[in-house]
Amino acid sequence: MPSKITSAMNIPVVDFSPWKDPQDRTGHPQVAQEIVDTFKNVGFVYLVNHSLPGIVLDETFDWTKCFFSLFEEDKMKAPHPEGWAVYRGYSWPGLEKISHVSAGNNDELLKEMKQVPDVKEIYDMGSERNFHQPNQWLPEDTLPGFRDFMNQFYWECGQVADEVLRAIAVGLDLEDKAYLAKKHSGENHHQRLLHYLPVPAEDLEKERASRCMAHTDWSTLTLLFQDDCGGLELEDVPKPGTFIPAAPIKNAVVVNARDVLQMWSNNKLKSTNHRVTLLPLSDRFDGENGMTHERFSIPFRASIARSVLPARHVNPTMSIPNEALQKLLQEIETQAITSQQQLNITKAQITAKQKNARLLELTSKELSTLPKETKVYEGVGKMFVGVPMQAVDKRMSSENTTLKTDISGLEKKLDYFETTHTKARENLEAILKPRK
Ligand SMILES: O=C(O)CCC(=O)C(=O)O
Ligand SMILES: [Fe+2]
Repeated sequence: MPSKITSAMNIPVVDFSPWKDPQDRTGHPQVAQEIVDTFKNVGFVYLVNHSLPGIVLDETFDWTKCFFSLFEEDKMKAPHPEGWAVYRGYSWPGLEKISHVSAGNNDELLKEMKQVPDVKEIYDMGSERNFHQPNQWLPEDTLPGFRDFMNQFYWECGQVADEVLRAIAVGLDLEDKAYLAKKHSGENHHQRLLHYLPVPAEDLEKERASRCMAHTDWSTLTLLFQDDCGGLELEDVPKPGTFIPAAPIKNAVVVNARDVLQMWSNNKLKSTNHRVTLLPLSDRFDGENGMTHERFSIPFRASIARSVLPARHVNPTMSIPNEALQKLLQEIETQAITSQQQLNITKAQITAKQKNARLLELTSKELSTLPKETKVYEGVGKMFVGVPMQAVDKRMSSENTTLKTDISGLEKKLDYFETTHTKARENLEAILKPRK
């Protein structure tokens, strides 16, 4: 039965309080069913009354704001280490996208993606006991207390993720109710602090800058805490290409199923495409320059234990050692994310060029109805200059040919990115899907 309470746009809101009491399980099955139902239909759910009190969430946002308000040179005391498959330390605006693309050594694409910079800065951390990806901390005196607080928050989020995983197992009626939770040691999760910078709203509208392009998440679950700015949107499962807002609800955590959970559930649970964009509201920006509000969010990404993969889920014909497998997985994941971003950029480029071509065709049609000697004018800077109609016609026809060639080239590129993306996802599936 679908959850009765829903957010403004029909993303169910589930009261998670029965799962906070391990002694009394009477309320568990209903909540578990509600979560699984919404993961099947929407892929996202808001959980309220989870075990993280509002006061702790407020404090976490305060620390996040303190971190990002440090001077650049201070934030750079905990820099993101070199390498594209690393999720630790401080990434300055634009670094993440650029480092993803560099991994592919694709200079042309790098140039294109740099034209649409990501306007966010990031701080990534994980477990202190994860020696494969050591945390990058600021010196304690730069922001005293930050490290302790964030470490504690990490484990508290891990606890909520554990409870949700147990609820999903109950909702799916798995024989072992701890089956999913046991695949997570807690050491491999990833906690991210995000600061979306204020930018001219027009840059986002005209796609000269992006906050976070449409994507699905890797691994099993994301717990997302967002401030009151808004902008998160998810794809409407029955209407691909249409996005609905996941508006902020004070103290709720937005939980979504990720790719591995979708694979493990044989596609029953949906890993839904989502993005962060400009709010479609009149108050979406401030001041004379139409600057967007800054936005803070904190995604906690629950990830499977390193030991889970080779032991249980690897195709037996692939005798790849653990380390190499982890690296391979990260490479394929990066390829999947990058090709998805490339796909989105190419689609936007095709749409823009098609719009221009249509405009030229309409203008040309209009001109053809006028007598040949009609005077026509073209804009040059702030002036209008009279030009012979044949010259305008010739220019438009040549522009149209160029546009058609560009569109055909872009369509080929789109096809290539689509194939790369599908292949990357198939490879991930081949490695991670449990054998029958
Ligand atoms: O900032 C947000 O609200 C979403 C971020 C996100 O989707 C991600 O980090 O995977
Ligand atoms: Fe995401």
